[in-house]
Amino acid sequence: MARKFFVGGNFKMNGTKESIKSIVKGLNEAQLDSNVEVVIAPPALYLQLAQDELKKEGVKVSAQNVYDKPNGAYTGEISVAQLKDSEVEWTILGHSERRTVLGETDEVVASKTKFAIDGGVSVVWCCGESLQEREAGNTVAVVERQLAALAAKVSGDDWKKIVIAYEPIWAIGTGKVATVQQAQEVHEAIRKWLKAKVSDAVADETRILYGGSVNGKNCKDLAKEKDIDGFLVGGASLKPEFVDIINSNL
Ligand SMILES: O=C(CO)COP(=O)(O)O
Repeated sequence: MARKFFVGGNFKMNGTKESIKSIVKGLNEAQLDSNVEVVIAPPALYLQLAQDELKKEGVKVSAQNVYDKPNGAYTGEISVAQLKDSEVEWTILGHSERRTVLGETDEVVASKTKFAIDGGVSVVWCCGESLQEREAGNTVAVVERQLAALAAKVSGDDWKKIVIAYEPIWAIGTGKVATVQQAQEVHEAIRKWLKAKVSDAVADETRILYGGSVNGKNCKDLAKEKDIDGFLVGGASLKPEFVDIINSNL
């Protein structure tokens, strides 16, 4: 089955009303490959603004995180129901910055993922190893451990609402992109794992994105690999070259 190419822009804790309006204007006016699904993830405070300004078919907004409780005394958190109420259909979950800086465990990320899906919000679920883990030869083991925690919580059609993003931590914001071969190897391992532990259909249909120092120059070669179905872009999603990344296959 042909998997639709997917490009996400993770703005992280960057942007102002003005800069986000300007990025969205750029996307509204750009010629984008119609075979690509695009989401942009501004800080929560600006989701509504981005949503209101977006006029481009095929481009949606995404949250960067969501909490796994329905409502209540959780100061600072946002619920899945609130995302739905604001017509936000996507959230990123398990980004390495949340795992490492904010202490989210594999189990917390999996629980949030299940909660989002049950509430009707699709998930860009992130995984990836640190430099130390890669150098110790543990890359695939780390990613498989993260996947196993996810698979313990989700099942069946839940997988249709998950896009996996492989983001090696050492490549995030460092300018040190994984080589095409390094990325493809891990993507292939993820697909094999899905085939062995979940199903042939999930392995075949789930999109696996690469993230980590993707830019307008390196995206084309990465996009050619058979198991790379798109990108999760940080820094470059704030710049005009985000359009070149969306159009990697043109
Ligand atoms: O973390 C990332 C996307 O979620 C990648 O960030 P950079 O593209 O800035 O390396």
